[in-house]
Parts: sequence; C-alpha cells; structure tokens
Amino acid sequence: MAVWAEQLQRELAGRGLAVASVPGKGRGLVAARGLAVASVPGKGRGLVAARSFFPGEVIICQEPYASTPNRISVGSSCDHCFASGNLRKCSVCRVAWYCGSVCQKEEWKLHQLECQAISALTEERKKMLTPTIRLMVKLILRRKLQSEKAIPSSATDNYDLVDALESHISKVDDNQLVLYAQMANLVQLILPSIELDLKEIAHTFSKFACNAHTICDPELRPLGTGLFPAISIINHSCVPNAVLLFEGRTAYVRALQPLSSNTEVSISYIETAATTLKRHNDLKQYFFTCTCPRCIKDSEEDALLEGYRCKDQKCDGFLLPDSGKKAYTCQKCSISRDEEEVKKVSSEILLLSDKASSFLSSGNNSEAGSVYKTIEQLEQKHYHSFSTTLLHTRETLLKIYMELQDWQTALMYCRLTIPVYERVYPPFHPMVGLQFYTCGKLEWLLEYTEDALKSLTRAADVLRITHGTQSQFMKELFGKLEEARAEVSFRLSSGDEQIS
Ligand SMILES: C[S@@+](CC[C@H](N)C(=O)[O-])C[C@H]1O[C@@H](n2cnc3c(N)ncnc32)[C@H](O)[C@@H]1O
Repeated sequence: MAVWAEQLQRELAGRGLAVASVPGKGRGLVAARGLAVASVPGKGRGLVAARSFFPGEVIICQEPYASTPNRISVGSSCDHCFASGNLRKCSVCRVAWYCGSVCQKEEWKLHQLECQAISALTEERKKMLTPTIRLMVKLILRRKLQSEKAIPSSATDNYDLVDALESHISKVDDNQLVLYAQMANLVQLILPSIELDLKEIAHTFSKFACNAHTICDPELRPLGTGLFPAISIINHSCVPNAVLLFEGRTAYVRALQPLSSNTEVSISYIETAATTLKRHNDLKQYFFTCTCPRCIKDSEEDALLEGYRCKDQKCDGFLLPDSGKKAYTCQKCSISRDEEEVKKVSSEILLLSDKASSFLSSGNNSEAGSVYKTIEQLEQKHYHSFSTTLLHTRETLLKIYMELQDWQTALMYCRLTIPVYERVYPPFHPMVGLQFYTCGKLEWLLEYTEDALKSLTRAADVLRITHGTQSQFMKELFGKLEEARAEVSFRLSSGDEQIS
C-alpha cells in the first residue's frame, strides 16, 4: 500500500478516544473516527464503519481540497466560507469576494497566485472563467503550494488523495474528451508560469464530474462546488444510511440510522424522490448502474411516483400500462384509462407549463401562480396523489406564493407537499425536515401557534439528525421552537384558542 494510503487508513481508523455529544447523555467519550477504506465488490473503494455510529453522529467531516462559489464575479458568496451578505471584492482581480479580513487572510497564500494569474487575463478571457475552470486553477495552485511546503498538508489533505480518485476517463465520450482538452488548454493559458501535463488536467476534469460535490447552504440551496477527496470515497445508494451536508465550507457526513461495525457508509449523489429510470439517468455521469435494494425492487413504487391516477376519483390505486392494449389499468380496481385520453390531458398540461414557466422567467409571479394553479388542478385529476410531477408543481406554487407574500396560499401548498415528502423520502431526510420547518414558520406567521409548534417539533426531530445541533441554522430553529412552546403554554393557561 502506498505511504499516503496507509496514512489515510491510520487517520480514518483514529486512535484512542474523543469527546462527543451523545444523544440523551450529554457529552461522552466515544471512539474516534472508526472508519476504514475498503475495496467493495463492483464499486471500487468504499468507506466502511469500523465501529458503530448512532443516528445524527458525524461519521466524517472535511474541508475542501479546492472549492469555488458557483457564481463567479457577482459576489454571491464568500470565496472561503461561502457566507453571503456584506461581501467585498478583491480590488485587484475583481473576481474573488470575501466576507471579511479573516476569510481573506485564510485564502491569501492561494489567492495571491490566483489573483496574479487572473489579473493578467484580458477581459475576454476572464469571461471564460467558469466555476469548473476556477476549481481546477485553485487545485493546481494548492498542489504547488503544498509541494513547496508553503502550506501544510496532512493525511486527509494532500494531492495524492485527488490523484487516487476515479476518473472513468476510458468511458468518457469523444465530444466530452475534446471539451476537457479545450478546458485544459484554457487552464494552461491562465497559468502560463506552471508547466502542466494537459492530459492529466483533462483526466482531473473527468474526476470532477464524478467526485466533486455541490456545496449547499443548510436549506440545500447550491452555493458552490468543492472537491473533498476523503468524502469522495463514499459510494452511492438510493437508500443511503448517511447524509452529506455543509456548514460553511466544511462537509459533514452524518449517520441517518444506527450503523454497525463493518457497514459500508453510503450517501445519495442524486435526488432520490424519482423513479428508477430517472435516478439511473441522473447517475449516468458517475458511470455505474445502481443495484441498491430500491433499484432492484419491482415497478410498483415507480408507478406511484410517476403514475396516473385511477378514473374513479375515490380509488387510490395506481395505473400500469397494459401490454399492447393502448390503455392504463388501475392495479386496485381494474378500471382502465384510454391511452388517447391520457395523452390529451398530458399535452394540455404541457402547453400550460410552457406558458407558466415563461411568466415565471419574466418575473410575472402573479400570472405564473394562476396558471400553475390550473395545472395543479388538472394534475390532481390526472396523476396519483404521490406523483412527483404533482409534487413539483406544488413546490413551485409554494415558492411563488412565498415570493408574493401570500402566506395563507403558500401554507396550503406547503401542507399538501408534506404527506408526499413523507411517502417519497425516508423518515430522516433533510427535505422532510426542511419542509416541516417552512410549514412551521408559515403557521407561526399566520398565528396558528399550536400547528406551528407541531411542525417545528417535527422539523427539529428530523434536522437534529441530518444537520446536527450546533450550527447557527439549528440554533435559530431551536429558538423558534422555544418561542412557540412558550406561546402555546401561555395560550393554554389563558384559555385562548386558535382556528387554522
Ligand atoms: C465519488 S466516487 C466513490 C468512490 C469510488 N468507489 C472510488 O473507488 O474512488 C464515485 C464512483 O464510485 C463508484 N460507485 C459509487 N457508488 C456506486 C454504486 N452504488 N455501485 C457501483 N459503483 C459505485 C462509481 O464508479 C462512481 O463513479
């Protein structure tokens, strides 16, 4: 085994004990890390638990080897910590933004080199600086600084770990290879003083495609991209036992369920509230076909997620297409829907969707809202109540009515999404917790205090597992929960009632 790989194994295995917060027990001594890199049949390397982990426990956390905000030059998030608000632009390159001098100093050794390179570019070339190109530039500069020992490296923070990442280069199609070669040339133009191996850079772009992670805020809004080489060892499952979330630039993987020793840690690379076909399509960039328990199950779940509803509005059965009969038949009551009729409603919805999204993109939320409402009503008659199509329309309506500050309508759509979220996601999924949180905040705003207390409690129960308990985001949630509790006790003691 290579020296760096041995060092990584030692670091992940950990030695001795660490102080950690143990649910229900306050702080306690737990075995540190307790992880191993193993070869997993059919998957390459994988991260395996070498001890048990409890739900919500941090399995591994890591700072990015390289990272970049998604929106370059516009100052949407700090180049170091990904915070937004009160950002200041680097006055020299005018590309990097920082939330303050602490972050600017943290990045300085790296940014000094990047800044010189970017400042030397023509305005035309600067426009070619996409997040992926910038990620590569930062990665190369970091490798240079570490090899010159200008910045430290460690067992979990060194270029060997990047080198060991899967690239799948032999499976990449020719068009993509040409694109990677052009991108490598551009990187060489940006960094003329460093002699680059262009083939290696092209391979590294391919590594980005199947290893880089989207850095999100606690509400899962994408902020940037980062390469976290130790976390990249974790394989995918559509029924994962762990979740990856971020606090600032730091990636945290937490257990979603009790993990026993020797269990492979898995996260989901994709949105899991989707049919098997859609999930497999979304996984194509990673060059494998998922064979997790969910992927090898029958099509019943897919028919629920994407299926049409029964003609009998009182029946909750799902339809499956009949072989060759040009109809869809309810699997519960056997009533059939004619394929032509289904097609007609589908194309009506499609036409309206085009209209609604053009209103949305021109910022006309109120017109978009009323067209989406019509779509939602058609979809209710057309799709099964657990359909993701109907779910996405309701999510869009929720966003629109939040924008329009029509809290009552927003709450109505939020509430309609919750049973579907609970059906399509596992119980401890950030999306479930976040939707309860939105619901709770709307109910609080509308003074449905008891409902707000219930929703915020549900939110906290889920999010303390997925997000931990220490972040500012969670502290705000706990604060709101306390406020709701106090208000409900006050109302109960004063005999007040609410109507929602
Ligand atoms: C982020 S890496 C994970 C670590 C990787 N196994 C390695 O050896 O470095 C993603 C790659 O791992 C493999 N992989 C991840 N999840 C898998 C799964 N469920 N089944 C098969 N291969 C998987 C695929 O080759 C994928 O492109």
